[in-house]
Amino acid sequence: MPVKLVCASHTPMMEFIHPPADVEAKARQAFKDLAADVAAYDPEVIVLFAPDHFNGFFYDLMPPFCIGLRAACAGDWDIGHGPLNVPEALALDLVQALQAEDLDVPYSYRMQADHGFTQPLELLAGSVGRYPVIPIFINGAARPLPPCRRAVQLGQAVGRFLSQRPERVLVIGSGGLSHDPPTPQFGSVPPEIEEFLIAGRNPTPEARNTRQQRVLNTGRLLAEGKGESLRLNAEWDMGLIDSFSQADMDRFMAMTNEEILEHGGRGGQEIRAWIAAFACMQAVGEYRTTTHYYHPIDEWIAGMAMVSADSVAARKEAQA
Ligand SMILES: O=C(O)/C=C/c1cccc(O)c1O
Ligand SMILES: [Fe+2]
Repeated sequence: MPVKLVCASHTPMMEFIHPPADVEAKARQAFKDLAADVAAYDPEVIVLFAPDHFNGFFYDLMPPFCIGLRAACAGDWDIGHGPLNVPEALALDLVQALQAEDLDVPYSYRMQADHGFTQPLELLAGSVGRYPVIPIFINGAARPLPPCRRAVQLGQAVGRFLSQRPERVLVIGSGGLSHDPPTPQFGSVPPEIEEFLIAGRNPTPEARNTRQQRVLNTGRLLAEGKGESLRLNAEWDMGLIDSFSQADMDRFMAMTNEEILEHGGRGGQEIRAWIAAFACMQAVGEYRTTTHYYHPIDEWIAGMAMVSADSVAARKEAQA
């Protein structure tokens, strides 16, 4: 059972605001090249670890993780429409395999997948419905957040499950390295925003647009060196990529929310999706990474990175 990994930052701002043309062209080309790799690999199933941004998951019942047994696009930023192609029986088997390991992972028959899921599917897989996909939500926005070590443990358990399966699997981790978008924080916002954070599903187009304009404005200000967002942190980001390349799970087992916030900003907490994806890959076996792209892109509020990994065993087989 071959397993390949791609981890990539997401930024739903790509169609709305533009960095310098050469920067944008290189980022888009890197996504295209990776999409060609994915098409050549032709996965039989994708396991996608991704965060949500108060589009599908709210404080009325906020799980640390959630496996989608059925899922559809949340519709935010107009990325993706309709259902994801979830292999329901396989996703259910995964839930039960995790339960057998004493991991009480929540699951949903009506998961709303926001741009954390839909953008990598569109950019890397061609469309949200192109391949069967098991979406696994990892809370990276709603405090209190699950400790990073729980993301390691979840990822490893998913990897052990995949090791027993015959399918050709692509594992995707979706999320930013350093970035600090204006995601509201419960406890420091007015009551009406708290109410949105508790139960803001299916907003009106006007409410969605207002929210998106706020994010876009943050990107504009960041690019002008203004605003209150934490600056993108290339040094932190490169250090993370290095740790993933060395399969240094000890670092991620010990990583704290405070450390991430200080160096990577509010959005940096999304690193849990990469952590789970790499832990999954590590549980399958030894791997080698390739860094396809890194650039801190202010306009997109993204320490924008794309990294893939292939198992050493699969590489040897391919060379034989
Ligand atoms: O729509 C949002 O709330 C967040 C958007 C965003 C912008 C930039 C990088 C990201 O990872 C985001 O989720
Ligand atoms: Fe995000």
